[in-house]
Amino acid sequence: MAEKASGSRMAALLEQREQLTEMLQEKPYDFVLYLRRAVVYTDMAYPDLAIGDAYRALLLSHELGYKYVDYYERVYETIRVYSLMADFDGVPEVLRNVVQEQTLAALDSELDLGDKPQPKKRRQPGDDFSSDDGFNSDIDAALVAEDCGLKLPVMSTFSAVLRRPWQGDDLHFPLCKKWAFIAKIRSYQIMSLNLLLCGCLGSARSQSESGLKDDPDNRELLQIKELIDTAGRQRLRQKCGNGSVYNPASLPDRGFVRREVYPWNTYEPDRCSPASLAALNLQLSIVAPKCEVRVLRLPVLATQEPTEDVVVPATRWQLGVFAKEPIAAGKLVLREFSILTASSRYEAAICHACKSDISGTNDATGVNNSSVESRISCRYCSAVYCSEECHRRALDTYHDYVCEEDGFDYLAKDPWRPRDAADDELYLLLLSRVLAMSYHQGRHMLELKEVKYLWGDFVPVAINAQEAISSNDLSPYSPEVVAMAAAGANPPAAWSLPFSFADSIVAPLNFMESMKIDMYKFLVKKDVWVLNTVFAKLRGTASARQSRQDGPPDVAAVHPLWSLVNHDCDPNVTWEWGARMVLRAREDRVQLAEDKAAGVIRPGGIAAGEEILSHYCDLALPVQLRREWARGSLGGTCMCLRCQNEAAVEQGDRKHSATNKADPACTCLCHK
Ligand SMILES: C[S@@+](CC[C@H](N)C(=O)[O-])C[C@H]1O[C@@H](n2cnc3c(N)ncnc32)[C@H](O)[C@@H]1O
Repeated sequence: MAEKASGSRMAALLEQREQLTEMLQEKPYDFVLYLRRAVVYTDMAYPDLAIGDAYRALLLSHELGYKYVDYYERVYETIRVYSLMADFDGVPEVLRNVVQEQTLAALDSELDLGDKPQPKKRRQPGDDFSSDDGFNSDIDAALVAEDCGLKLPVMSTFSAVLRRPWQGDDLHFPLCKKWAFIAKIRSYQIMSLNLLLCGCLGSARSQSESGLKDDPDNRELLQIKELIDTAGRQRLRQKCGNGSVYNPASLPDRGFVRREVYPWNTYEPDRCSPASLAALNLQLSIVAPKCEVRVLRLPVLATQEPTEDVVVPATRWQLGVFAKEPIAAGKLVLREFSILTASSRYEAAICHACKSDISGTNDATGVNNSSVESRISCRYCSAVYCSEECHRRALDTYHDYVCEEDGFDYLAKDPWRPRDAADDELYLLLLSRVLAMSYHQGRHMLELKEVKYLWGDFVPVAINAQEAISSNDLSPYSPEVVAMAAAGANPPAAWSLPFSFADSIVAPLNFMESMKIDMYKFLVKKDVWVLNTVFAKLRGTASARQSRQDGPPDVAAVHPLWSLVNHDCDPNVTWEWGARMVLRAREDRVQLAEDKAAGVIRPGGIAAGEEILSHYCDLALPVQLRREWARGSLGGTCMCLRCQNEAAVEQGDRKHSATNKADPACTCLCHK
């Protein structure tokens, strides 16, 4: 019964989300609509999406404060419609009971709004409005009224008013400013609460403080701030034990959100369908003519170390690459170029497109990209390419929108970013390339061929939803939120996509601004959920390179076809990534312990029908370290045969792998 109720509640929320999204397509500068959708997202337990909407509402509400900024007129034109409706008590619900009375009273007197916030003249049927302000657009009054849920007593008069031209500031401007102020406080409330729910305590606290500067006694903001401090103290106790001194300035700021195919995502293909396989095999036939993509079952890897109690893990359908014909030892298996690349280096000694080194050193893959003569510089910006081919590909696929925007590449590069967050910087830079490609090519980000079929390691919606914070009552008093704060604001364990306010919300908008994209219009269809989906795919497939021996990785790329190759600690290919990703059949296989004992060297080469297996970690490491290293890319503990055997030996329990009973239907790596 309860399940049924929650199902219909979710269906209703999905419906509301759908309607609001459609309305936003008509009116992308309407902060009231963003706030309404943020509330719906909060209630659906998608805190990151709520933050994205509330942040845009905040930015738009700021626009009304500064007359000469980019979107001022468009925001005013939209919000003015609501203020016209104040005549009919049409205060948007999402802006009611937000700000403390004394703050509102001060604001009213500052804006000269008097006791009752309304335009000075109340319209009546039959009034002559010729001297009154009107409205400059052909907005359909009926549509506006419907959006706002208004019953208009004088519909025809109202329509006439809307259609009148207006010149500059008018009677409604103070009221619009007042609503912008309320929207700002509402945005801070929604952002701080939802940042808390994602586990981003630092940003949550600073947003609540920003709101409190404008409305110092705001009850909701004070409560949220208290919850953040409760969570902060709890986290500190967990990490450093009792007695540590709580310092809000050093609150953690990286959280987790859902990693899923959102219920409304119609872009995600069925990767295992015949149509997807045909599309992928067509692409693969060019870069790896001796191979094909097939569907196989792989184990869902547990994050915890396997123990005696670990039963055979559940499996799921995934993709892998297989040899169609024998490939001799040392021979080429795959050679793939990628334009989806990123570099956090500041120097120009790297190709802007493929990220190969053009400093004059030799390339391990045999491509002569270091030749000074072959380098090409963009005539209008500082980009340098290793070859005419790379230059042409850049012009064809992404360059226009970042050209002359030398600041663009620097937006995600933060010299003060901690070393252990180097990966985040690279993922952000990869996302910026996806944005540039999408805009340049006029294609949805999720439909780019480099993105569409990528593995995203998505968790079924039902698993995320089960653990979600259900809140009929959106106030911070909701018992779920309080309990979560008391537990240190750790998002549910199933939520595995790293999230931060700076990287997931602010930085992508900065990219768009730098590319001179109208972020409001652009984001209506390519919203935060799209950015999250791209992030999940990038995190599931990108490979990174270190430029200096001791440095963190500073170059990354997604090679969409190479990324279909699965991992094994006893791989049958070697890989090199210079200008291209190159896989070759191994000359000889890794010497396992038993090979060493028997003095055997197993020859390389791949048989027809054999799966191509690469490695995501340093093969020379002992099993525990290998598992540790590969955990991020595998999503759990590696269960390949080599790992299982070596772990069993390490535990002095050689029986482990033998007693691990295989599912006869399973063709996964652990049961070979
Ligand atoms: C880069 S993708 C490899 C291709 C992927 N199977 C696909 O369908 O596109 C990496 C993901 O494949 C899966 N994977 C790769 N090697 C695996 C292995 N040895 N055992 C289990 N899963 C593996 C993991 O889910 C991992 O997160």
